[in-house]
Amino acid sequence: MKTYSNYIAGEWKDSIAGETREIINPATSEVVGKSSVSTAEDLNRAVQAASEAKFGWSQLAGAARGDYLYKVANIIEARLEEIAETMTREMGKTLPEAKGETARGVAILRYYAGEGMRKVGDVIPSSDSEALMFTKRVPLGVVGIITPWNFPVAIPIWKMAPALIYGNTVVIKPASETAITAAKVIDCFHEAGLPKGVVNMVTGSGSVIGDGMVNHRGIAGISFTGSDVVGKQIAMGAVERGAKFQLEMGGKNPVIIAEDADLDKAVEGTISGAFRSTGQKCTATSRVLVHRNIKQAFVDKLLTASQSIKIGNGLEDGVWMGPCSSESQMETVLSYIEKGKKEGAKLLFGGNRLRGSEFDQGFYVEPTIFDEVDSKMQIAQEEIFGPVIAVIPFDNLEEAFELANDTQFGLSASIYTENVGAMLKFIDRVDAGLVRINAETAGVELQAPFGGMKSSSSHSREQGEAAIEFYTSIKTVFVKG
Ligand SMILES: NC(=O)C1=CN([C@@H]2O[C@H](COP(=O)(O)OP(=O)(O)OC[C@H]3O[C@@H](n4cnc5c(N)ncnc54)[C@H](OP(=O)(O)O)[C@@H]3O)[C@@H](O)[C@H]2O)C=CC1
Ligand SMILES: CCCCCC(=O)O
Repeated sequence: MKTYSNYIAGEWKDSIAGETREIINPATSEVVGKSSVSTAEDLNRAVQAASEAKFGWSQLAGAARGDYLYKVANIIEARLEEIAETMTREMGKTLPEAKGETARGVAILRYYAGEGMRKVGDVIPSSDSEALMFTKRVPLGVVGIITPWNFPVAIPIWKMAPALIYGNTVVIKPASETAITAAKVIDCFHEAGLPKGVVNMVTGSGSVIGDGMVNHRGIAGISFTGSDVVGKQIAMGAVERGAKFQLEMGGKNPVIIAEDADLDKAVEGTISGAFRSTGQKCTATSRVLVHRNIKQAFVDKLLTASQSIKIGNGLEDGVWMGPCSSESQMETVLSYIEKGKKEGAKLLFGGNRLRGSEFDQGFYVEPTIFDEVDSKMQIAQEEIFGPVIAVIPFDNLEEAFELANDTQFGLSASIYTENVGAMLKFIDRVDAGLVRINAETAGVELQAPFGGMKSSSSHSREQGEAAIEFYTSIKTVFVKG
């Protein structure tokens, strides 16, 4: 059984305490491998290595840093099958989705490699005619990255790539559940030959290593994706010591099915948005707002489509939806299903843990659809992070927009309609960072800004050109002869 250790100053090193934890395959309960459970001293050594490397790395030309990222991209591309299979074994995502995510990581690296040759400042005319005034961007220094288990390749890379290209060095703490996938990605950085200490990984619990990063004075900025509960803790810790922080958190994303919607498109988008990755995306669809006049027709089609979803081990051909990522995540989802029943929502489809010879060893939950949900119910307000839909009827678009915004979150929102006026009103009225028309709520493109409003985000944006704002500071320079 292989133990995957920390990566510090260009070397793989076991945790000082020598403690490890087993990582379980949620489809079969088999042990995938072991990862290091690190201590604060392991973290100190990683931050020390990153601190020692930061000046040299920041002095390289952006193009030179970009060349390293191109190399990493090529190595990950060559190891795509291995990395994707590890992802499926660790957190249950189907292999085709895992391959797609890993390919997305490759594309993100290539996008930011190119950013190393783009402008990073402006010349601004001074009111003093003899002066030169311009801006330049400088790296933060050592950046701490804390990532979740649901996109264990794409999210680490969409944080690391901009951090690195803009001259920062990195200490990353991946989710404990997907530490092996993270180790394989970091091994690709190792193979690419980045200078020692530029990239470091410390695996271990969020409460020890994650919290330690937030409070570590050697870390200038923290970029986090995960639950809003943890995100708030990170924000308070960062504010306490004046560190920069960036949070991308949960969602309770609505799709509006307008009276004139193309129902087949709407059903396809709802199924994909709600049940792909077993509903474990911050952008997943969890609230389905349907015009009362077409609700029955829509729900009938939705139920028919849900019946054809093939559930199983994500490594097997033809499986469309895998297990929940862990036993505890499955228990969370099942507890919300019980809450929905107790709150009086009408269970139309699913609602059970899947049992039988092919399911008993895994953490499988049926795609679940509740109807007659009130917007104030817990299943309509709280992020479940599983394959659970809440169907809520409305009588007019004004009511639909109100319902769409009736949530603490504001990450993604969709509408299915053929009416341009309704589209334009939706774009203006919905409080969400991602607004999608006749498309599912999930689906983030690497070249565009990504992030939410309200409790979904700390209101910065990741990806695309937007990422530069977090990973650099602007200097306004004034020069006189
Ligand atoms: N918006 C999104 O993309 C995501 C949202 N979620 C939400 O979060 C819930 C739990 O999932 P989970 O992955 O556990 O999300 P968490 O927020 O618990 O964990 C995300 C990351 O933060 C770390 N962490 C945990 N506690 C702390 C802390 N006190 N200080 C610093 N870092 C910490 C975790 O470490 P460790 O691995 O050791 O726990 C992990 O690396 C899900 O049910 C879902 O609601 C989850 C994933 C992604
Ligand atoms: C952190 C959530 C990432 C969402 C990726 C997607 O919707 O494609």
